[in-house]
Amino acid sequence: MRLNSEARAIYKSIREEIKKRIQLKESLAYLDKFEPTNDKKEILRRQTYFKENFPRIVPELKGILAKIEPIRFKKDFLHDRLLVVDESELEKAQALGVCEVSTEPLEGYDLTLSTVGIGIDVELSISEIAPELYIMPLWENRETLKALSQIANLLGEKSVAESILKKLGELEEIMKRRELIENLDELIAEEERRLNKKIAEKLERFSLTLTGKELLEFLKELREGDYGAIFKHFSEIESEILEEINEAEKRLSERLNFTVELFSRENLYPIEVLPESIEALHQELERELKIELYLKSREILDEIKHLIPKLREEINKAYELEFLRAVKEFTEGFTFPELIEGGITFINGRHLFIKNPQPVSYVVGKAPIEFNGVNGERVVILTGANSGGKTSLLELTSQIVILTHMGFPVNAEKAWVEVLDELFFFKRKRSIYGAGAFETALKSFVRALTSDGRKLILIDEFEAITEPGAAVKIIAELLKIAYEKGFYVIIVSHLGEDLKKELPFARVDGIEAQGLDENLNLIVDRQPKFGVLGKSTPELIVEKLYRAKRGKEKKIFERVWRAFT
Ligand SMILES: Nc1ncnc2c1ncn2[C@@H]1O[C@H](COP(=O)(O)OP(=O)(O)OP(=O)(O)O)[C@@H](O)[C@H]1O
Repeated sequence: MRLNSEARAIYKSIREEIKKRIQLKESLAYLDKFEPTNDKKEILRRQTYFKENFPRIVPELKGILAKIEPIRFKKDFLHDRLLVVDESELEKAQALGVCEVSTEPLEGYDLTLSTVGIGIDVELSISEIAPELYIMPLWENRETLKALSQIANLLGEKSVAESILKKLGELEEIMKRRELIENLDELIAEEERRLNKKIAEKLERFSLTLTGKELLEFLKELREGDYGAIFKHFSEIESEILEEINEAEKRLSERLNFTVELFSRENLYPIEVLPESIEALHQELERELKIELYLKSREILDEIKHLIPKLREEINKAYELEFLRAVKEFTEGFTFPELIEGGITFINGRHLFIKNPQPVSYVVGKAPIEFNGVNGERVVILTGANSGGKTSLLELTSQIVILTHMGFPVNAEKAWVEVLDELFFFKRKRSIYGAGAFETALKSFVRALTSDGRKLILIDEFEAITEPGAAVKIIAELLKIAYEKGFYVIIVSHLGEDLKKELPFARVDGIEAQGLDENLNLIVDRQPKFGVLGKSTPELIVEKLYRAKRGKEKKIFERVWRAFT
């Protein structure tokens, strides 16, 4: 379906409204598949798609879908491992591009894998040599896996995410240790602080025990040269401190699942661990962890690898579901239009961008139901009060027509729409006047009339850019051509009376200000009256002033007002 630039702007604003509701950026691409089309079958296909899928969208899905994140399996070069292969396999192994390859063992790698028995046995495949490339993205995206499994539960379906999550559970312990190792410095520092505090307490107690009577005893022993007794005091405290050190190391060993010997037995207070010792321990632990992680990943991958294609499918389905959910949210209370021949009709249409709009019903062409004053006119002149809602009605009509051609439900209680090839919307441009604007508008109007096809042409106050007298002649002639070509036209004009004389085939509708409320404000009925020229507002303004004023002024306003009646 072709849209001129202003109709396209309305289409874009509709897209923006839907986009705003889409929580996952991967779901946005689905919107591109719903460009307005003039292919009736395609519109019907889209309608069926939405009708079939909307019932699956339950409110709980919103929060769960928001948690989905893409799981990306990226090829990476792992510098921690060496793959030793036979000369004949060298090229193939290097082509995998996941780690260093050699025909003989080399120093400096945490892991040595091999197809020739020099290290951990592997086959030449990425999943055997670098299973972590699959397992780590899955592990890091457990929230997404959980969400997928919850979605499947809500929809009464089965998800492979559940089985994958279950297997990944086996990594839990290794991952906890990995976290500990990452925080090794802090862990040791904490143990060091605790140890020093304990030792300080002991030393303090020790010095206290030497005061008073025991101090005299100690001096006596010293005098008598009883060194054995003196050393006994010291060795007691020393063994207590050594005991504390042993316990601290035991605690660390248990937490890290690795025998730790870190604290010096020579300088007992304050205890200080050398950074080099921590670094050496760190390296050793990491090396061990890498091997464990590799072996576990390989084992898990072996069991879940066949589920990964299905998982990808499920993630794509979730993106699609999010798109559907956003569309359903946007079109809450909308209805699927019926595709008919002969016109465009809607009942209680609600403008998308007006807050709490008054619903409006409208017809151009043949209406499938009875409307007073409507006789299948394809050309309609919309007249009426200033700020009555004429422009808004053209916008509303565009919104309904565009949504129909997107295959979406429309913002009305009921709608019957003919499938069109083109939609033209000529907006009044308040800011540009003069010959230039007139020429441009005239050219694009004529362009809309030249080609054939099924068209709806919406024009907002064309006369505003030229003199009313000339405007009647120009508009009348152009509308005759539109009529002859079988196009649908709604034109907003204040020249309804004059145009009607020229165009017997056209209908004139009016949006009327119904009068003044108790505060003398205009009451506007946004619903146009079919076949009735809109009462214009100036006379109501005169009436308002006549009623509001007093004395001599009132008399003058009364006289002016009577001129209308
Ligand atoms: N159906 C509606 N329900 C509630 N408010 C509406 C409706 N239609 C229009 N309005 C409000 O009325 C005001 C005027 O609307 P609009 O510009 O469409 O009127 P208009 O008849 O084209 O005016 P003008 O003759 O000055 O161009 C806008 O603020 C709009 O939000």
